[in-house]
Amino acid sequence: MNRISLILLAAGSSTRFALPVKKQWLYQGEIPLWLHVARAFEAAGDFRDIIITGHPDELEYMRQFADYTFVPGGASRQASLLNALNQVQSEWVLVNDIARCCLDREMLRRVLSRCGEADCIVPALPAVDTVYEEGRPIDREKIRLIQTPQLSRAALLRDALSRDQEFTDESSAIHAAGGKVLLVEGSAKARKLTHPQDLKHLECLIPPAAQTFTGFGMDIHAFEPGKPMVLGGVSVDAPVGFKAHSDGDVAIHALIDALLGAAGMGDIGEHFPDTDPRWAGADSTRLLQTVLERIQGCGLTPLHADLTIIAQVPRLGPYKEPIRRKLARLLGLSPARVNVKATTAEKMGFIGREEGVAVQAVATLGIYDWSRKV
Ligand SMILES: C[C@@](CO)(OP(=O)(O)O)[C@H](O)COP(=O)(O)OP(=O)(O)OC[C@H]1O[C@@H](n2ccc(N)nc2=O)[C@H](O)[C@@H]1O
Repeated sequence: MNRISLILLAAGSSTRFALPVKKQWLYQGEIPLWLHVARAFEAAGDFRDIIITGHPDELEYMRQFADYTFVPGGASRQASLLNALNQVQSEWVLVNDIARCCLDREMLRRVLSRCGEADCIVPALPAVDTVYEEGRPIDREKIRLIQTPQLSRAALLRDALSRDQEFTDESSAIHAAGGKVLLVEGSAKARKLTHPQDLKHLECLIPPAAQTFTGFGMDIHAFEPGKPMVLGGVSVDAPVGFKAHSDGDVAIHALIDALLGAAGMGDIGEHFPDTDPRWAGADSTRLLQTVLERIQGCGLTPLHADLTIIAQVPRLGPYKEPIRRKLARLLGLSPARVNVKATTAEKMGFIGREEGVAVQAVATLGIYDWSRKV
């Protein structure tokens, strides 16, 4: 078996999945689906190495979960597969889409046991419905529905995919390159997860754990005369704004760091470098929305936030409620789950000298419960 490498394709954008979370980030218990599938294959076979493709923006995050080889996905499944194939040293490669998330070990054994008998070993199912082609019924006995995982001769697959033709799977590429394709019995368990309604048919899936994660964020900004002040997405009547690359909304920056902290996704400066001209004068509510999309895309969801604004000036009493409601709306939460506090520094230190403002934030995330959508 050690002459076989495993590639798992997990870089899809889930455009047809129509949930805030991407398919590969649906949680199975306490772990994301891509990790659940990788562990299932790892337990079922002795692979020379396991290579996983992921969205470029998610690779560093995926590496926090496991020590597999992660490679950036490309603009198409084929581009992602070629990126992964460049890491393959073995003679054979088994390729599985994470979307085929329920591993049938019997089917896997049928595929692996025929290694060497052809250039590509493919699980396939007979068509059970009547089949039409361009408006005319055809003999369904001649039809086979292809599945993954597929076992291919790595060098031939690399060559077949390097042509300027797009293929939807390995077997069609190898067939086009003149290679021999062998079909073996597939499995109804290896159904592909494409739409949310597919979830109820995938019996191997388990609901996400009721786990929560808490993060802490802090940000500080000096005052800058002649700039409008924005705090928590709300305009504040003050003679100064904040010295910053963006709009300087120190409350939202602290909240972003708390959310990133709870998700384990680093800090705001890594996501929006203050040297990047794209964020010059940026509306920080847009930065917050981008971070929320990344967090929700990876299977987590905001549950609560609590901010403390430490400012000698301006008086923030009239703004706490508008800020609370603005942040609740941005987070998609009830205002009861977002709290905003303000305190002075009792005229001590840089805050007491009215040089600037600091904000501390705590945020709690839960795991998106996709099972309630089934
Ligand atoms: C929002 C943005 C974008 O416009 O800039 P501002 O508008 O606040 O200026 C930035 O994301 C605001 O990032 P923030 O993290 O607050 O800025 P800094 O304190 O300067 O840190 C920038 C980066 O340097 C790193 N850093 C910071 C301090 C330190 N001793 N060593 C570091 O390596 C941090 O990890 C961070 O990723």
